[in-house]
This record gives sequence, C-alpha cells and structure tokens, in this order.
Amino acid sequence: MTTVLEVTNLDVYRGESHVLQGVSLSVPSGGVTALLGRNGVGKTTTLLGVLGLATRTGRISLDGVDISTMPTHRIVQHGVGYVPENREVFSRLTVAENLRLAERRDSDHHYDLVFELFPRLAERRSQRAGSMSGGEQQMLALARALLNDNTLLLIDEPSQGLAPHLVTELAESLVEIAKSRTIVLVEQNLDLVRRLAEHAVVLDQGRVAWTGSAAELLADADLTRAHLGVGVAT
Ligand SMILES: Nc1ncnc2c1ncn2[C@@H]1O[C@H](COP(=O)(O)OP(=O)(O)OP(=O)(O)O)[C@@H](O)[C@H]1O
Repeated sequence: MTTVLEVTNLDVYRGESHVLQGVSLSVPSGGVTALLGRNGVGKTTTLLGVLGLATRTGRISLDGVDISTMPTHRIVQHGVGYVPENREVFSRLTVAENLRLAERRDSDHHYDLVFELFPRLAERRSQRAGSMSGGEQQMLALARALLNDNTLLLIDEPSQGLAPHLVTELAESLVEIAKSRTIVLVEQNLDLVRRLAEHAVVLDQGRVAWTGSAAELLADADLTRAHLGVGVAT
C-alpha cells in the first residue's frame, strides 16, 4: 500500500501551548483515514500542522516530498485541499464567486465533477453563500477543495451542526469523493466514521494513542470507550 502522507515526530504549538507532542502517523493512498479523539486532544491542530498553519517541528512527507518547511501556499500547490471546521465560506459572495476565488492558477478546475456531485450548487450558483442552509454551505466548502487537482483532502468535522438527513447526504458525497481522493477526516460522528473510514488514528492529549483499522476500533466497545470516551452500538 502506498503512503500519501507520512508524519514523523510532529510537534505543533498554538500560541504558548505545546499541543502536539511527537505525533507520527501514516495515511495510505485512497479512501478515508479518520483522525479521532476526545475534544481538545489536537485533531484540528494536526491538520493545521500538516498545512503549515501553526508553528511545528518534525518531518512531514507528502508523496515522498518533504513539505515540513514549506509555506502553506506551496503545500497547497502540492495537492492538499483543506475543508475547515466552520466551513468558512464567504457568506456575502455567491456560490459561483466562492468557487472562482478557490480556483488555483496552477491547477485544472473540475467544475464538471463539482456540479455532478453537488447539483444543488449548480442550481444555486447566483445565491449568496450566507443565505444557504448549513448542509449546502458544507457542500460548497467541499466543492472548493474538489475544484482543484488535489490528491489529499483534510476535512474537519464536516457533519457538525447538520441534521441527520443531511449527514446521510454528506456521507454519500464523501463516499464518492473518496473514490478519487485520499481523505483525512476529523469527525465526532462515529456512525459516519464507521461508514467511511478504513483506517483510524486516535489522539490523546497531543499524542497518538491508537492506530489501526477503523472497523476494529469501532467494533470494540472497551477500546472505543477508553479512547473516545463513548460507547458505540455494535
Ligand atoms: N489559538 C490557540 N491558542 C492556544 N491554545 C489553543 C489554541 N487553539 C487551540 N488550542 C488548544 O489546543 C488544544 C487542541 O485543540 P484542537 O482544536 O486541535 O483539538 P481538537 O481535538 O480538534 O478538539 P475538538 O474536537 O474540540 O475540535 C486544545 O487544548 C485547545 O484548547
């Protein structure tokens, strides 16, 4: 199995806090790797560290290229898409304007793929993003990352705040996206993780506490309770 992302001994700082301490993890090519853990253990910080959006030390290798000292824009040019936790769409701009702003100059722009996957965005091209539902805004956030030639997508809590039927719709979209992209998914909704993820990395207090098959983790109530602090229906 090829490895897309290899993180070795990553330390990341947020302000004065030394949040990640010696994190090492591998993300295999294709499909979904879930990054899990209780609140505040450093999941978002890991994504920010990979993207160079927080002060970090350690080695980060993307498709065999060392990106650990690169600025964020160069990392993005290497094919990393980021879908942040709060979507961060430009609410006063239309769907079309949000997408146009996301176009990278060094990339093809896959509007066909985006509108095939999210026909509702095509219908609402002229609508201001801020007037769309949370689910539609999430689609737009995913669409921005899909638009360019990204091979790796870092997606942070996409189901947050969505009604159950929208989470189902989101899951279907992510299944489709994972057919052509590698996804690192931070997600609290374990049903969604169970449906999507092959691999899991669990963090605890800024360190890796468990790595392995997502199905194995979620099938083991003791393991899940110990690492995630919740029981799961098996
Ligand atoms: N700007 C900041 N300055 C200092 N500490 C921060 C900052 N942002 C986050 N932290 C701290 O870093 C730690 C990790 O935060 P992070 O957001 O990575 O956790 P998380 O696992 O993604 O949590 P959640 O599931 O709640 O989103 C937390 O203890 C948090 O309080």
